Amino acid sequence: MNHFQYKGNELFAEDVSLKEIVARVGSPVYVYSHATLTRHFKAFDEAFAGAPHTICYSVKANSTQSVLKTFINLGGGVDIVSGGELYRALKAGADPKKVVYSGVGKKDDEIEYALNTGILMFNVESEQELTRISEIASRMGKTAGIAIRVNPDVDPGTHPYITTGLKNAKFGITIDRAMEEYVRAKSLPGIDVIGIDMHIGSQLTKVNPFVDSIEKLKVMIGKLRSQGIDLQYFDCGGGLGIQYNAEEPPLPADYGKEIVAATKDLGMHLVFEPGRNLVGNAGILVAKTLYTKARDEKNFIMIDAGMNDLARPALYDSYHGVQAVTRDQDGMIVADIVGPICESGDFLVKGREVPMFKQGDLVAFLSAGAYGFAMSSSYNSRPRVAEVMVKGDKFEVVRERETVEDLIKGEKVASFL
Ligand SMILES: Cc1ncc(COP(=O)(O)O)c(C=O)c1O
Ligand SMILES: N[C@@H](CCCC[NH3+])C(=O)O
Repeated sequence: MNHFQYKGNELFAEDVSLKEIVARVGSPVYVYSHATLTRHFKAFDEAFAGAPHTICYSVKANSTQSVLKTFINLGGGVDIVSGGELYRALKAGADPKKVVYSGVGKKDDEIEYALNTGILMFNVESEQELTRISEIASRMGKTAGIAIRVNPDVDPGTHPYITTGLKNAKFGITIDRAMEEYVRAKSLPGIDVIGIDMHIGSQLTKVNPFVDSIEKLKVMIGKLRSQGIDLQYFDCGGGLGIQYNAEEPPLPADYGKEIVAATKDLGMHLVFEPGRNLVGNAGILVAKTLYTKARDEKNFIMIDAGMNDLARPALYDSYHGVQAVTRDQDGMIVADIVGPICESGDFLVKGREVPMFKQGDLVAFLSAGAYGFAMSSSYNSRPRVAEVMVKGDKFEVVRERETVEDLIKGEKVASFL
């Protein structure tokens, strides 16, 4: 069930009118549905009911406290890529024993923080990082659980910027080097070799690349076992795609069935790092039409959200569905929907048929829950937008909107400058 639906001519999030949210909170605003977040988490979890597993939500997709708390309360762990994400996850109540730490550029202080926290494992992405973690853990008298992120050299068939599992990508240790690194890891002080990890890309719309990568890693796991290195955790990463437009990604249940079948003989504990799949279609961005202008063949709709608020179209030319919050436009028009940023790449929609928005009309951008607010910035010194969590017929402002009015009054200035 879609929780962003029209009731009459008004668009609602669950049982709350978006018009009412904007009237109270202002625009632009990200709006999340608690029921959708919950449903997505449960669907993913149920897909692996047949296997021991932990869902470590990938914090980078949406690191808002209330989103993190929703998944943590459902039993989820987290996948982090920085000390900042670890801090946020712990603040939201994450169990350190369900934290996995990925990323090619872990810094000393971040490694120390994770060791002091007692996280489950570091997903090691280079030979030097392995040495560094060993040195730091030994100095601290701690033991670091590690998995090697193996780069399987499989094409995930997605946008090049979010392809991570091809061997020319910066991620992980190539499959031909990983064997020796496991053997070396086993001999290093302060290191407990407990797992193997992969993450081949984001917004995948087919299961095959996941299964092909798993098959490659299985060969390695077999060889490691024959050398007395027995791994407990198989971290399959994230990457399962969602429908933005016409994509037809597999349902979590279908993805689960194939992965469980591919891994069941291993007897390992599975870890998953889904981000987008859990939050993408659980959030929308609502903005207001400021002006419109027509020029020869081209129509522009200027809104109060820009590439700093939702960077995906500018970065990846990505598609976000558009809906009128109140359906009272006089038909449709082919237009660019653009923001106030001083760059021509500042568009949310390019040359698409959209409702004929007029000044003051509210525009909803769909599928904005993942990599939306999380990738926003204050470029052009634009204050950051609000975030709202809807639960049934209630909503909570989970992040206050920064406003120029506050700055003028002398409030919240320090965090802005
Ligand atoms: C290591 C790692 N894990 C998990 C994710 C989450 O990916 P997605 O949002 O596509 O599920 C990413 C981002 O692609 C990642 O880099
Ligand atoms: N930021 C990307 C996804 C990045 C995946 C992170 N590993 C997007 O919006 O599609």
